[in-house]
Formats: sequence, C-alpha cells, structure tokens
Amino acid sequence: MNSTPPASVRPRRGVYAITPDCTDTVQLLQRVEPVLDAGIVWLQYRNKTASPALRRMQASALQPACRARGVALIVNDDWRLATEIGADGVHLGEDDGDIAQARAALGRHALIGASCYDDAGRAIAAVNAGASYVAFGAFFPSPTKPRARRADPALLGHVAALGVARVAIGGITPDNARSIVAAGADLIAVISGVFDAPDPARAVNAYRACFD
Ligand SMILES: Cc1ncc(COP(=O)(O)OP(=O)(O)O)c(N)n1
Ligand SMILES: Cc1nc(C(=O)O)sc1CCOP(=O)(O)O
Ligand SMILES: [Mg+2]
Repeated sequence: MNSTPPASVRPRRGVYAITPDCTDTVQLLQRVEPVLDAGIVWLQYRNKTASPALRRMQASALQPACRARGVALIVNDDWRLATEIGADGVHLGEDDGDIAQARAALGRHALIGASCYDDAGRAIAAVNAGASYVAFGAFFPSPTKPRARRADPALLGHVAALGVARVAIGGITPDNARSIVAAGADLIAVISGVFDAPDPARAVNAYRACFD
C-alpha cells in the first residue's frame, strides 16, 4: 500500500510559488525544478501571455515534475485546463469563472483557490461556494502586478474562523514575509521574490525560515 497522502491533503503551510511568464518550456522547467526541490508546498502555473496551446503544453510538462516531488500543481484562471492535465487544483480570480462549477468539475479533493483581494466578504462567499483556500493581497508593492489593489495584513486575522488556508500575495520578500506569517498567513504566494532571485532555491529556503 502507498502510505504517501496525495499532495492536496498534506499540511497547508509554507511557500506557494507561482511561475513567471516564460515562453520557452524547457527553460520554464529548468527554472521550476530547483524551486520544487527546495521544498515548496504548492506550485501555481500562471502564464498571462501564452496562447491556449502553449499553456496546455507547459501545464502538462509541469504536472509530472510536481507529482514526482509531492508538490501540488494548481493552474491559474482555467479549471478546464486543470481537469485536462490532471492538476491538483485551480486558482480563480474575479474574472475567472464560477467556484461551484469548478468544484463540480474537479471533485471534492481538488484545491480550489479564490482571489479575495482586500475583501473579507468575498472570502466568505468563496468558501460557501466550495473554495479550499482564500488569497488576499497585495500586501506590498508587487513588481509583477504594480497596479494590484492593496490589502491590510489585519484582514488575515479577521478571516481565521473561515477554517480554510489563508494565502498572502503581492510583493512578499524574505524580509517582509515573517510579518505576514505573524498576521495569520498559512501560505505565502510569490513570483518575483523566488524567480527573480539570483538563487531561487536559496530564496525558497529564506521564505521557509519565516514559518519557523
Ligand atoms: C495565490 C494567488 N492569489 C491571487 C492571484 C491573482 O488572481 P487574479 O486576480 O485572477 O489575477 P491573475 O493572477 O489571473 O492575473 C493568483 N493568481 N494567485
Ligand atoms: C498575481 C498577483 N495577484 C496579486 C493580488 O494582489 O491579487 S499580486 C500578484 C503578483 C504577485 O507577484 P510578486 O510576488 O512578484 O509580487
Ligand atoms: Mg486570474
């Protein structure tokens, strides 16, 4: 019997890395593999510039790399793509479709995340619709999304009773992550702080230390 639990039910605390836009799939894997090996909990495949065909190819390439390391793969924006490639879940923002529909398609074990920005009411609605985690941000100026609306860290404490994982995103660095974890974040979601770092695996370790 395989005693290893599926990635979706392992402890939900730690680093949630999100891929940068990258057109070259070989290079994408070369950038992601050391990050997976460094001990992240979840990986989100996000590419805002790729065609649907390239997104399918890249998500399919990431799936076995994540599976081999016990890291859950979450597809951004597109629950149909998540089902097609056998991902562990999907992340949905305000323009990305219906959480209940995604839950019905992906099944009860899937990780379904909802962007809640600075809005606790949105988080309550998302959990009622079937979300597995709620994401808030941006907590700091984000190099990736400079125009992201800003959220107050106190919000993370206000939604503790929802009983789902709380993800923090937006400009999180190894220097400011500890304050966000102290405010109540279970996972910190990061793009530039990991993938623009001179040594991404070392950056993951610095973020991980903020949970000690
Ligand atoms: C973990 C996490 N949190 C928030 C987002 C942002 O989602 P969204 O507002 O739909 O914006 P895009 O990422 O689609 O540009 C996210 N992707 N992941
Ligand atoms: C994709 C995304 N969503 C955000 C939100 O606030 O909802 S901030 C963001 C970008 C996160 O990248 P970085 O770690 O480079 O700041
Ligand atoms: Mg989106």
